[in-house]
Amino acid sequence: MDTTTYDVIVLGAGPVGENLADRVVRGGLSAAIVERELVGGECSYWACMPTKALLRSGAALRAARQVPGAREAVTGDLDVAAVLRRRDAFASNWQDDGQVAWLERAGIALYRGHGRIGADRVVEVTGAGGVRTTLTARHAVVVATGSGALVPDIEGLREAAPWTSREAVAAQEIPGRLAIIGGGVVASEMATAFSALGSSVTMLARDGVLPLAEPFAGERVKQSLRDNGVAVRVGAEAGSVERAGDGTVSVTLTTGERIEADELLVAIGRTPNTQDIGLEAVGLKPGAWLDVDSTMRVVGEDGAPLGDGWLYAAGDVNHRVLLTHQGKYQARAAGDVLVARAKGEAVDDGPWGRHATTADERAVPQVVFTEPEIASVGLTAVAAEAAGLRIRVVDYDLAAVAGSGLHAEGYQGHARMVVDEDRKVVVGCTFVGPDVAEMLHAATIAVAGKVPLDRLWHAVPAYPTVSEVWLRFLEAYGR
Ligand SMILES: Cc1cc2nc3c(=O)[nH]c(=O)nc-3n(C[C@H](O)[C@H](O)[C@H](O)COP(=O)(O)OP(=O)(O)OC[C@H]3O[C@@H](n4cnc5c(N)ncnc54)[C@H](O)[C@@H]3O)c2cc1C
Ligand SMILES: NC(=O)c1ccc[n+]([C@@H]2O[C@H](COP(=O)([O-])OP(=O)(O)OC[C@H]3O[C@@H](n4cnc5c(N)ncnc54)[C@H](O)[C@@H]3O)[C@@H](O)[C@H]2O)c1
Repeated sequence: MDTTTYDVIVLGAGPVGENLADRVVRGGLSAAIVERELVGGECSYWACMPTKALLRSGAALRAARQVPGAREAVTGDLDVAAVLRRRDAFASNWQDDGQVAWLERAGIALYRGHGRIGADRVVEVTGAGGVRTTLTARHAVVVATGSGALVPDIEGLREAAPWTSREAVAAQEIPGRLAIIGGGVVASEMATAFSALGSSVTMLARDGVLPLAEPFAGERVKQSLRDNGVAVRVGAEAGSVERAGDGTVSVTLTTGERIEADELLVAIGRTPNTQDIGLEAVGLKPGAWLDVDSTMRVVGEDGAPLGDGWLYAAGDVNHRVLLTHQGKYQARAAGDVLVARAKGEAVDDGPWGRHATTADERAVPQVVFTEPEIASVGLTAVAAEAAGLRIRVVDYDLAAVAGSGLHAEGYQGHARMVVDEDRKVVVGCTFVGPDVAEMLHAATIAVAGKVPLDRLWHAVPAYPTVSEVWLRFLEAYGR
C-alpha cells in the first residue's frame, strides 16, 4: 500500500481541520492531517479556551460580590498566580499529546511539518530537519490553516516587539501598564481580563468599542471598562511606537500625545495563513483569504470551483466567520459533502441543506466575554436594514425581569429582538448583561429555525429566570 496517498489531505490541525478529517473518516474515507505547530490550533492554546480561563475567575468573583450572603464570604481579591495556573491547564501547558492521541483514536494520519500545495491534489510536507514528504489526495485537499494576528504598518511598531493575542493569552506576568491598539473583541476581552488581573489598561479604540455590535451593547461594555479603571480612548489612533532601553513602550498618537506602557497589545483583526502554502502553484494569490461556495469548495474569480473541485477551505481561512463554532459547523458540512461526492451520492447544498453552511450568513451566534457579556445572534438592526428587510425592533430592560434581580443585586442589562415584519420571525437578538452567554442558544434556535412569533408564544420561559425576557419581548411586540 502506498502510505502517502489518502482520500483527503487536510492542511492545518486546528479545531476545523480536526473536525473535518474526523467527519471524513467516519464517512468511510481515509484522511491525513498536516500540522506545523500544535495539534489543536490557535483556539486550544492561544485563543478561545485560555482567554476564557483568564476571564472566568474575575467574572466568578464579580458574580459572588453581587449576591448578598455570598458577598460577605468574599474576603480577598483575585489570586493572580492561581488564575494563570488555571489558564495554563486550559492551554494543556502548550503540549498537544492529548489531541494527538485523539487523532490516533479517530484514525487520522498526522504529518508534522509545514504543508504546501505542490500541484493539483498534491501536498508537500517539510518536517523536522527539512525532511520532505509528498502526499497525494485521491479526492480533495482541504486548507484549514486559520489566521494570524494582523500587525499594521505603524512606524516603529514591529521593532517595538508588541504583543499579539498570542503573547497576551500566554502571559506569565501581568504588566503594570498595558496599552492596547484596537477596540474589537480581542481588545475588549483582554482589557477586561488584564484590568481584573491588576494591569492599568489604556485602550486605543480608534473606531469605538465593539463597533459591529448593537450600539447599546458596545456602549455598556465601554462604560463598564471605564468604571473598572480602563482608560478607553475612542478615536485615538497610534501614529508611531518606540520601545526604550528599559522596556517602556511609548505610543505617539496622531494628535502628538504620548502614552507610555510596559507592554503594547495589537488587536486589530486577523490575516489569513495563506502566505506560504503554495497557492501560486494552483493559480491563486498567496496571502489572500480563500473564497468558497456554500459547500466550502474554493472558487476562482469567476465564482466557479477550482479545476474539478478538488480544493476546499474551511474555518478562519475562508473569512466567512472567524469563530470556532462556525468553523466546526463548516467542517461538518464540508466533511459530509466530501464523502458524498467521493461516493457519488446526492449533494444537498440548497439553503439549510445538510451540505450547505447557510447559518454562516443568517444565524451566527457569538458571545463576547466582557463585563457585562454580550451574546448575539443573527442581524443587528443596522445590518437588517442594510440587508433591505422591513424590521421592527423590540427593546427590553433586563433588570425589569424578575429572575435578573434574583440572579444578582443591581443587575443591569438590556435585550433587543429584531423582527422581520414581512415574515414575522426573529432575525436577530442581542443580550447584554451578567451571564447572558447561556441565554443565547434559545435565540439561535428561534433565528435558525425561523420560528414564527405566533408559535414563540407557546415556548413558555420558566419562572423566575432571566430568560423570561422572551415573554416580555412578545408582550411588548403585541399579539
Ligand atoms: C484571542 C482570541 C480569542 C478567541 N476566542 C474565541 C472564542 O471565545 N470563541 C470562538 O468561537 N472563537 C474565538 N476565537 C476565534 C478562533 O480562535 C478561530 O476562529 C479558530 O481558531 C479558527 O480555527 P481554524 O481551525 O480555522 O484555525 P486555527 O485554529 O488557526 O488552526 C489552524 C492550524 O493550521 C496550522 N497551519 C497553518 N499553516 C500551516 C501549514 N502551512 N502547514 C501545516 N499547518 C499549518 C496552524 O499551526 C494551526 O494549528 C478567538 C480568537 C482569538 C485570536
Ligand atoms: N469571544 C469570541 O467569540 C472571540 C474572542 C476573541 C476573538 N474572536 C474572533 O477573533 C477575531 C479577531 O478579533 P480582533 O479583535 O482582532 O478583530 P475584530 O475584527 O473583532 O476587531 C478589530 C478592531 O480593530 C479596529 N481597527 C482596525 N484597524 C485598526 C487600526 N489600524 N488601528 C486601530 N484600530 C483598528 C477595527 O475597527 C475593529 O474594531 C474576530 O473575528 C473575533 O470574532 C472571537
